[in-house]
Amino acid sequence: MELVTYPDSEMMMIELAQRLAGELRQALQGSDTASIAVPGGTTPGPIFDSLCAADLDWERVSVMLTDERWVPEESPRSNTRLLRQRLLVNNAAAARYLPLHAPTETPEDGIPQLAETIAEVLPLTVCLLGMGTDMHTASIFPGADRLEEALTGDVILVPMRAPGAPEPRVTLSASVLSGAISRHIVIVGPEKREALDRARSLTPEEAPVVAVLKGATVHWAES
Ligand SMILES: O=C1O[C@H](COP(=O)(O)O)[C@@H](O)[C@H](O)[C@H]1O
Repeated sequence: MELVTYPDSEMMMIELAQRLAGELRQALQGSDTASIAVPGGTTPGPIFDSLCAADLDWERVSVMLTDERWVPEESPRSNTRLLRQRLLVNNAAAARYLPLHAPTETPEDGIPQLAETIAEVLPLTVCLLGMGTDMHTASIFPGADRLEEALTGDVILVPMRAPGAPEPRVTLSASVLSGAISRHIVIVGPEKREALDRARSLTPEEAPVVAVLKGATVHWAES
């Protein structure tokens, strides 16, 4: 794991967006297509605001979330909503969007079809992840009902229910996330930095972020 520290989060978001765009651009020089998975939650919006304007051949890029909350897209808790509002706009509107949500009652009902489409673009070219102060990443939560499957299973998507998550979730598995050619984790604030430091001496069951740390670059700004 490499840790990159920035003077402030505004600068971090812009520089990180440039780095992600650069990695996609480079991949598109050697391949017809590229793929990127990005987090939801409260952190990545400003990255999306820059990344969506990147001068890239977006038509050849597949974009997906690392995880989704099983709520309708109109819900303020929907990660898809964030993605549509702030990433899949401007130049990035031309990208191919691979959904992590379907209009079914449970994630279990929707997952088989969603996973089939994602399988076409693996391994991911670039994966950007967030992390919660409870050391969850994507929607791989400590104490989740299918934690072991998400951490060690040879699967693409896993439905998740966890004490720390107010609604059912669907998440890319640790094998898909850590199989990405390039991996980045973005965190802001002292609390998340302390959580990251603590995670490094814990097991993936205790701190799921550990499952994706090896070979990843962590980007951190204090505020
Ligand atoms: O619930 C989620 O949490 C994590 C972290 O979110 P943040 O609001 O603390 O940045 C996020 O990475 C994940 O995609 C999201 O579904």
